[in-house]
Amino acid sequence: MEKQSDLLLDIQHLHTAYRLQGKFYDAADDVNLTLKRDEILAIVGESGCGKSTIASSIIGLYDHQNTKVTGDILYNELNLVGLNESLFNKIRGDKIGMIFQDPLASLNPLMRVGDQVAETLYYHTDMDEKARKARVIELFNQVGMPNPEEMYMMYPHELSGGLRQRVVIAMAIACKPEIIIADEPTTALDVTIQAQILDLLQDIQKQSHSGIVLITHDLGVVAETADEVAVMYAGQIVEKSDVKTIFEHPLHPYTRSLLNSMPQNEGDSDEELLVIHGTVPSLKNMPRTGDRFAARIPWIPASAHEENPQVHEVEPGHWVRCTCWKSFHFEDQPAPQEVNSVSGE
Ligand SMILES: Nc1ncnc2c1ncn2[C@@H]1O[C@H](COP(=O)(O)OP(=O)(O)OP(=O)(O)O)[C@@H](O)[C@H]1O
Repeated sequence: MEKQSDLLLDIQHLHTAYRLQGKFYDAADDVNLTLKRDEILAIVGESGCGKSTIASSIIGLYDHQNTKVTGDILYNELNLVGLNESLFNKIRGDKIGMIFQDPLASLNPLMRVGDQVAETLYYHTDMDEKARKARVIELFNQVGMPNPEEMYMMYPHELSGGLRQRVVIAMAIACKPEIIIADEPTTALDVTIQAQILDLLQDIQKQSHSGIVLITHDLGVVAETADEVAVMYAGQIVEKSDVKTIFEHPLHPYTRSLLNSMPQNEGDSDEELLVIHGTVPSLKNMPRTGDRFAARIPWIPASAHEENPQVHEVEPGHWVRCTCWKSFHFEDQPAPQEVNSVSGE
């Protein structure tokens, strides 16, 4: 049986709404997710699906005047929804580390990078100055920075993008957090550096037994790194399973379309990739009934979609929204006989 303490985050019925011209619109709509220790949970979807909204809801970094967060985000016994700011400040950076897409934006340009990591230790530990500096050097070693003592004295602009992201990662793991939220951590980096940073994140996760929420639009990153995957479309989780199942038995039309739009073989320029026509609806234009992806697969009859799509567990641990997957086919393929079970697909 799963030990209680293995569950790091339990997100239940999360709604995050932004105020637009005086009205609130859900950017995260009834999101249910869990993160366990020793697990990398990827949240994947196109731009505008609501991935970063989930990240900012977890870490409590949003404009409280114009954002309404409801539901539960349980970290151990503590509900992070509505948590007061002083308590959040203690948890953020200590129990929950954060890595964002643009390392330059995460770092203070006027401060030596070593001092920036040491500052996190100053706020969250009782280490003295000497101990903090020693810990920063140790962290720089851990994240694979060459000549850590020299690096300590550098300013962000003196480092490459990859080294800057290593500094941000050192800062995120400085206090040995149980949870790391990484929002598109490799998107701003060259492909070769991307792979190194993903390897580093995996190493950190294994060494520290933390849980990582990895937000990405890139299924290649998901395949390389994730244990569990939540596919997000238009504010909702449309499919959730372990990574093998998502890649081998994807069911929701959106997951299947995303996978078919991903290059399978590197360097194969003749390969025909699917283009998913249309765009993610804006918050104000979100369909109120039917599957939200329906407009982008117009050859599937409306009757195939549930009026109010529910999440179904089609096999243990594999969740899919709506039953339209049973009659889904790509436009240039014949319609399948409706299938009733995953194995029959
Ligand atoms: N502060 C905000 N105020 C109003 N609308 C917002 C705000 N932040 C995000 N949105 C809207 O909420 C929706 C989800 O945005 P979000 O940034 O969470 O998506 P995403 O999947 O992370 O995309 P990206 O990778 O481009 O950031 C989008 O329609 C976006 O325009």
